[in-house]
Amino acid sequence: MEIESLINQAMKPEELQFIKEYQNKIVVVKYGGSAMTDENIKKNVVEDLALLKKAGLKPIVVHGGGKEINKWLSRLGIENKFVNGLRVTDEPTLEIAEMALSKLNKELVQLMESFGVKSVGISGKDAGTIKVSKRYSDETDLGYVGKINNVDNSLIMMLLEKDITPIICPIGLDENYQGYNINADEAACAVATCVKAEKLVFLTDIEGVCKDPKDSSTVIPKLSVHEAKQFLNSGGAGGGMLPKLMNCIEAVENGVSRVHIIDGRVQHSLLKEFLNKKMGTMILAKGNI
Ligand SMILES: Nc1ncnc2c1ncn2[C@@H]1O[C@H](COP(=O)(O)OP(=O)(O)O)[C@@H](O)[C@H]1O
Ligand SMILES: CC(=O)N[C@@H](CCC(=O)OP(=O)(O)O)C(=O)O
Repeated sequence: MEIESLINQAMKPEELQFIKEYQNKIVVVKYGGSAMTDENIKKNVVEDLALLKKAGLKPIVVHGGGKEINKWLSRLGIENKFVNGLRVTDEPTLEIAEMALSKLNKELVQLMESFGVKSVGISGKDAGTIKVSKRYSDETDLGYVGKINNVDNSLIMMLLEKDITPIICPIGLDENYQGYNINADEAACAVATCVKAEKLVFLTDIEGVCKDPKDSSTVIPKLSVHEAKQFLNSGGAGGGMLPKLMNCIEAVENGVSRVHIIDGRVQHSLLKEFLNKKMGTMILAKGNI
């Protein structure tokens, strides 16, 4: 069935046969900032999310916004500095990051509402959803970068029960109620683990995990946790793929059985993934291969 006809049938969820396997199941979608820079792509992704909801799934969105934060920091003449894919976050950077992420958060809510899906945008601060402590690194003081200690899923579950889609941005609080910047991949994995998600999908700006990120034909369709660790140890992943893959491994090890990294720039890639069209890279526990 053509994706277009699925979209035309958006108001008839019973006809979305392919997705039935996931009906009433919680799925977490991490929407990365790298696939958020184009307004048409953004609209397309949110349309897919709305369709999944209308098809009877319970999506939770955790979003990033690294590129948007970069843009605002550059405008203000503040340097963008990353260590192993994590942003060095001093006080002014935290302020800008929270502003940029909150703006994106409400834009996603607005789009979801425009597709007829009730949604609520929160950060990890709301109802103490994401609790962190300062993340230490051997190389540099990362500043206000949080390491997630706990996800309290009560607000998320309450929203799902009320048929409302939670849209979460990666800012959390420590035990002294200080705000922290969190890598969005880490937030997505922690949320997926905590709500026992059926599936976790990362939407990014590359075809999947690639042997050579400059050559899309080198995308690796499947990685066991063991292979993913080997790939990381061999230095195969850089930039934002480094924390993404590390967090995917952790999510699989913590019981999320299906984790996918797919290209959010491809029209309806999210929907296609749920239609079993074998997109991007799948990370599996060894036993599942
Ligand atoms: N081996 C690799 N495979 C795929 N992407 C890689 C790899 N190594 C580095 N990358 C980089 O990681 C980027 C994706 O991470 P990131 O920009 O943080 O995305 P997002 O904003 O979606 O989290 C890709 O655009 C690519 O440049
Ligand atoms: C600590 C840290 O690095 N936080 C990230 C939060 C946003 C994010 O992760 O966005 P993407 O998913 O688009 O990369 C940052 O400041 O860029």
